Amino acid sequence: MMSQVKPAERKVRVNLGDRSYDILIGPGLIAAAGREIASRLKGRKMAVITDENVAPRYLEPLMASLGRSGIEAVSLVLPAGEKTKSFEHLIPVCDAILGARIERNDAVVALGGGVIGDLTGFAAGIVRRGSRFIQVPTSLLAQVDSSVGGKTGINSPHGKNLIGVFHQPDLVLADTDVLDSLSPREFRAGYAEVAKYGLIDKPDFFKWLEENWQAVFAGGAARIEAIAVSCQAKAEVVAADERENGMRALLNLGHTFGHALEAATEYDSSRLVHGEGVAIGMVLAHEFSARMNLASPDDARRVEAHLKAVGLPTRMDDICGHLPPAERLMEAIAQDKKVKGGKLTFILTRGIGRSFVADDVPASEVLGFLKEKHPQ
Ligand SMILES: NC(=O)c1ccc[n+]([C@@H]2O[C@H](COP(=O)([O-])OP(=O)(O)OC[C@H]3O[C@@H](n4cnc5c(N)ncnc54)[C@H](O)[C@@H]3O)[C@@H](O)[C@H]2O)c1
Ligand SMILES: O=C(O)C(=O)C[C@@H](O)[C@H](O)[C@H](O)COP(=O)(O)O
Ligand SMILES: [Zn+2]
Repeated sequence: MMSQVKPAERKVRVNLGDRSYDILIGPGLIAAAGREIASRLKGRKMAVITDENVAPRYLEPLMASLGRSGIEAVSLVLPAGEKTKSFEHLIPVCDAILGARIERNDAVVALGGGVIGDLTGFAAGIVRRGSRFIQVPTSLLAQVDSSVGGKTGINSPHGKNLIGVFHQPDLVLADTDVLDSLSPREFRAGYAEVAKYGLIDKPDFFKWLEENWQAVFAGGAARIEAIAVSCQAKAEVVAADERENGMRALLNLGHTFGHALEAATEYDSSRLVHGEGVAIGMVLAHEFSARMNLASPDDARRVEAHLKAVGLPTRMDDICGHLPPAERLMEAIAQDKKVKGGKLTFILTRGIGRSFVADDVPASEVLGFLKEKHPQ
């Protein structure tokens, strides 16, 4: 049952000058979507893009809410899963937007997890060279991370998110009621990105999560608090470095390893989803930092213990099926967007909540480390 329309419990502002926007967080926001959108945007036509798991639950309530506010909307339902972030599925999204004659001042709405958000945001960024875009994130991962900050795109066989644009949303509506229908596995995957904010530069938040994670998983006030802290953390980084010229790269903690593992498993969501790759990647980043004598091995053990406690995979051995050799993982790492002049950039750490951007990390060290950690 959807909650009754009521004011959002929390509001986080992303300060980007004339492209600033609100993130509203709380129960009942799908039912209130029409009102929230109509009060901010002039356009009265929208294309809603969603996936086959989300549509049966939340598409009709969203369309009804838009209709109540005089917004005429069409919808497109795509297959669920990481493979949908592809050129193949970008085409029907662009066609749906153009076919409905959505003008620049109307809007494209992403209703779903990070896959739908990234794909739809990319389409919104390129159709008519940029259309208005609203995120209605329905997974924990999308509510705490992917719906905020304007990174949009699709995957390539060469690597994750290699094709895309920066295109900020005009509004993010994170309806926390919808998280109740998320599978436990997907909730855990999103939690990895929540823990990431603690590990980057909020040691007290990480400690709070170690003590309160059961309450976050149970729902209610602790969950809303974790989402709001995460959105606030991301909003501050994005406002300071929108296009990742510097400190935004910190949000990539665990991702260089994680993205290589996603590419290595061919974006097969049954084997590995993004948040799981990030969990394994964050443990690897802490272990690699210890190997480079930057941090204590105790910190890596603490990170792994917490992620394991919530049920996340923490080692390459936890991925089912065959993994390509370490040399192949290095090929994906060499395609990482943070590479500069052929040199690898990693997010390393001096301890819990003390992450930093390390340029010029020797590839030979990374390869040696991956060979040690590789299960085969
Ligand atoms: N743009 C960014 O800044 C950013 C940040 C982090 C991750 N990402 C990207 O986000 C993607 C991962 O996002 P994700 O974890 O949300 O995956 P996802 O979009 O595949 O959603 C996970 C699964 O949950 C289902 N689902 C979503 N909401 C549901 C709900 N309320 N009830 C029931 N089922 C629901 C989906 O159908 C899907 O099967 C990756 O492609 C990753 O690269 C992008
Ligand atoms: O917003 C960011 O910046 C991030 O790095 C957030 C990450 O969680 C996210 O997975 C992002 O898509 C990775 O960015 P990429 O540039 O490495 O593709
Ligand atoms: Zn991520």
